[in-house]
Amino acid sequence: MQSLFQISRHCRRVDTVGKHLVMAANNVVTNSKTEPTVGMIIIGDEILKGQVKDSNSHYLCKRLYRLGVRVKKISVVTDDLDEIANEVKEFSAKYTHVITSGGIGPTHDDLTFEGVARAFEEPTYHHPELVKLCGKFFGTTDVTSPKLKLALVPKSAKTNYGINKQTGEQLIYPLVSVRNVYVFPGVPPLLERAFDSLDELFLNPGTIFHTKVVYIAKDEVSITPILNQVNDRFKKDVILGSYPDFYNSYYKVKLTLESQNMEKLSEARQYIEDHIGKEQLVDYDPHPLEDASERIYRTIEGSGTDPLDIKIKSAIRTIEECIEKYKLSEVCVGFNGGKDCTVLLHLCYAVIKKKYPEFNDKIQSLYIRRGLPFPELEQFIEKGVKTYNLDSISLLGRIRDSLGELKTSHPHIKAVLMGTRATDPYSEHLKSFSMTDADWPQFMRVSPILDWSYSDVWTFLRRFSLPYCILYDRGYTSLGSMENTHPNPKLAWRDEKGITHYKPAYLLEDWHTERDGRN
Ligand SMILES: Cc1cc2nc3c(=O)[nH]c(=O)nc-3n(C[C@H](O)[C@H](O)[C@H](O)COP(=O)(O)OP(=O)(O)OC[C@H]3O[C@@H](n4cnc5c(N)ncnc54)[C@H](O)[C@@H]3O)c2cc1C
Ligand SMILES: NC(=O)C1=CN([C@@H]2O[C@H](COP(=O)(O)OP(=O)(O)OC[C@H]3O[C@@H](n4cnc5c(N)ncnc54)[C@H](O)[C@@H]3O)[C@@H](O)[C@H]2O)C=CC1
Ligand SMILES: [Co+2]
Ligand SMILES: [K+]
Ligand SMILES: [Mg+2]
Repeated sequence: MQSLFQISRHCRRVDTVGKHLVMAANNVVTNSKTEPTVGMIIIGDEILKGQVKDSNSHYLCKRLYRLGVRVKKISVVTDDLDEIANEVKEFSAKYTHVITSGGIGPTHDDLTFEGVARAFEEPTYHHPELVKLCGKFFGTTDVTSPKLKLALVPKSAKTNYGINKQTGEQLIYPLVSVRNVYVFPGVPPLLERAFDSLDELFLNPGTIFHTKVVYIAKDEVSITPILNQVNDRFKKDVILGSYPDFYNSYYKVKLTLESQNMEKLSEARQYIEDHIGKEQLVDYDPHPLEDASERIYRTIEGSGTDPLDIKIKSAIRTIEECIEKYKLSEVCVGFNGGKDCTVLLHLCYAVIKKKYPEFNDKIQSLYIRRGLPFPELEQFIEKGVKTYNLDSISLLGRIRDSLGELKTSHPHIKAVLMGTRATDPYSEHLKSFSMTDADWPQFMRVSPILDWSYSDVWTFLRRFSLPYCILYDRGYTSLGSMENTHPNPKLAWRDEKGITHYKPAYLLEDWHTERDGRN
């Protein structure tokens, strides 16, 4: 693994960077491997008062991780001279690189340069290069003007000119560093641009952190003994992270394995599978929308005989026919948070992405709010609107009246895609395309999944790791309003203390009892 010293040879680009790295290397705390480490100091009262959410440390940690540099500590300090000086002094001795964010502006509360100077017990002075730049930006080089505060930096400060990776040209404003302390502005876009233009300062070639993620269906407590064994056995090479998630419908624990040594990583992964049990490993896709179209169309390309693939194919055809017949602006998706329209929405998303790849407008959705909806259901509708970037139309009251309102508020809408299934009440006679009844406001009802069974819906949702309303994991199998819906008795079971629990909806055996939880 090259030391920081050797890296400097590679970045010939701006000799100050090269020189700088040599300097930084000289400061490297001679720990065994001179593995670069970073201590981050986020400076700003506004952060500690909760007025501004610190996004800088998150950005920097993500980027540094990708550069193979380990961030050891983040601290947030107030705009106070001593706080800054003490933290900088301590971090500079402890880590090979220190990054500060914030407090380098012109205002009275921007104290970072003074703080750094105090940390290293050196004076500040107006750096000639920065004075010249202030002259350019603010039209004055008069050092008594408050604007020249930007140029008032510690005596031994270095200026590092980054390169804009897109355009290849050098940035006008330099990043100021003092010994191994890199002083960034707090304004996120400025910090991010400065970092991206100089990330070779932190580069740690030959070190890539390989990661594997394993999703486990069992709860964390029950697998802890095995995790301890894995850790004891592999900790020299592999860092094991365990992250329980109490609200995910697919897994209970997300394990991350991280190592610079690929075979150790695979060995640890195999060990987990062998000791926790293959059936406990969940095939989960954390980003089901990312390649939704390709994945859905791939399932229907093959002449698969899988009955659900055939139903997916016919649902896709119906949606394609709908958006051929109608313009997208004339169509909306009836999305009331139920399991059926969750399937429908994903299918519509996949088809629209496929047919209109450049479409980045919003798909229209309709939610008619009636009775006493479960809060969890409405939260899920919210989440769906965000996830699928929907233009949601919310109406209140009886469906028929609301559809009348829709006629006036959105006269261009002619068709509503619905997740109706033939087993829904009064739906056995419906076709994929059927106008609303004569005494209803006239819309074309498009029902792509009419012929799907209860289990088709669940198989589809779980095959594509689609989020769904959390109530379905608590024994509800069909969702109406609160006063007439309760968990399905067919899913009830008692534990040894006689307490009743409910299995999740996808485990319901007898689908005809789907609406048993509704009176
Ligand atoms: C657009 C539309 C047109 C209708 N036309 C008629 C009609 O002509 N004649 C008639 O007798 N009944 C009509 N209905 C009422 C329908 O038959 C059901 O009674 C009602 O949709 C509730 O069905 P469900 O309880 O099975 O719920 P679901 O199974 O959830 O309803 C099936 C699908 O309808 C859509 N949907 C249902 N309720 C809502 C809602 N509140 N907001 C948004 N979308 C929703 C969803 O896409 C859902 O997947 C219509 C309903 C809708 C939404
Ligand atoms: N272009 C550049 O690189 C430089 C610009 N400046 C000038 O100085 C001023 C900014 O100096 P700063 O050090 O940024 O002042 P600052 O510390 O007061 O931060 C300015 C604002 O950035 C936001 N911010 C700060 N820390 C944050 C964090 N951790 N996460 C998310 N948001 C955060 C807050 O809204 C804060 O009010 C600007 O006027 C800028 O033009 C100064 C030096 C360098
Ligand atoms: Co400020
Ligand atoms: K994906
Ligand atoms: Mg500040």
